[in-house]
Amino acid sequence: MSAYAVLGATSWGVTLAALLERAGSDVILVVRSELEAHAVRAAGGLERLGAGRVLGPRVHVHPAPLTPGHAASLAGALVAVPSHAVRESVLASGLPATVPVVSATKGLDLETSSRMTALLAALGFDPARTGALSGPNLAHEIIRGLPAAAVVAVPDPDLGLAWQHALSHGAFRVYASTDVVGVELAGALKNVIAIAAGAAWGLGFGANAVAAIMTRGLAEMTRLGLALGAELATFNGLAGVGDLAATCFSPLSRNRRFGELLAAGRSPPRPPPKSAKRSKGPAPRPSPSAWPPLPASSSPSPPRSRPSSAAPAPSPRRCFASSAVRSPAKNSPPVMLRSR
Ligand SMILES: NC(=O)C1=CN([C@@H]2O[C@H](COP(=O)(O)OP(=O)(O)OC[C@H]3O[C@@H](n4cnc5c(N)ncnc54)[C@H](OP(=O)(O)O)[C@@H]3O)[C@@H](O)[C@H]2O)C=CC1
Ligand SMILES: O=C(CO)COP(=O)(O)O
Repeated sequence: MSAYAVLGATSWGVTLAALLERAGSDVILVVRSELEAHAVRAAGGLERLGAGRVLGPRVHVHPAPLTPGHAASLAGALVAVPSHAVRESVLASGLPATVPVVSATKGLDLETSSRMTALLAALGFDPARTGALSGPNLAHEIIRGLPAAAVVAVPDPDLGLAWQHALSHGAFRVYASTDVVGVELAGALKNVIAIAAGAAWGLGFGANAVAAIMTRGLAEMTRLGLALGAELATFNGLAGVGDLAATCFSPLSRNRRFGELLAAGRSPPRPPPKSAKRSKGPAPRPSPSAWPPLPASSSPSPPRSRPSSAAPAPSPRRCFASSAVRSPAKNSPPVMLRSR
């Protein structure tokens, strides 16, 4: 019987494995080690999802690499690891390049700035059978069965239909598209806007400012997407404005939280010093999820006291506001702010 592989025991990977199983498929959840496999099996999922046992008997948790038997039985594979780990995880997985693969990762390759499907193509996967899944999809909500919708984009429409059927279940509705570039770029670019929105929330700017950031951000994302070959409709849909809204407004979004913490004057955790001994593979990256949780109120921290002789430092609130709405320099020509 054919099965689907999911790469990564991440929040999204475990959620996708659960969705595929609920929709009637066998699933092989490919994890990094036997230790990780043991932990996921014991928890029936991921502790940090906080949803209890979500994986049933048809999800087989397996450390990489896949066995030849597993690899031969696959109808498709979903990649759900952070973008910096995609290359390494796919190579370690033993996934045959003949398998249709869909990237559920939202981000670009750190080294090459490539989209994830371009990275997969460089690893030998057939671009015609390689796609992207995106949309307003906070894993913590979906794993609890709350209603949500996503888009799966694959160049081959029949394959898109197959993915749509494989993933749709209950209150999770999947739409099909062929705009791989747009779906993928929208999912990566909205993270940048969500960080800015988080900063605005953290500085107490209110919903008007966040709506302005989202609207102007969407216009910018769209222009970049169109220049790179994406379709306009994608940015007006679930993968574009839909995901942007979920990420900028939901307190569950790590990107939004990253912005809130920046506004509170916090710095991202630093990677370990180069001299520190580490196992092979790329250096670990500080990510928003590595930051400590926000206090109950996400208001900015009070100004630190300074020696009275020093000039007062501009507050983050002031700097952010002035760079966001800076008026043109005196001698520069007037700027036409067109309505969008
Ligand atoms: N969470 C969500 O709601 C959604 C996430 N996504 C996307 O899914 C991808 C994964 O995000 P998310 O599920 O939130 O991740 P999580 O924050 O839940 O997990 C990331 C962490 O998982 C661990 N990890 C487990 N397996 C792997 C692996 N194979 N390679 C590298 N790290 C691994 C790493 O931590 P350690 O090394 O410490 O164990 C890593 O820092 C991202 O691209 C994200 O944009 C897309 C839609 C929704
Ligand atoms: O992509 C997401 C929701 O659609 C998850 O957002 P974060 O990565 O900001 O948590």
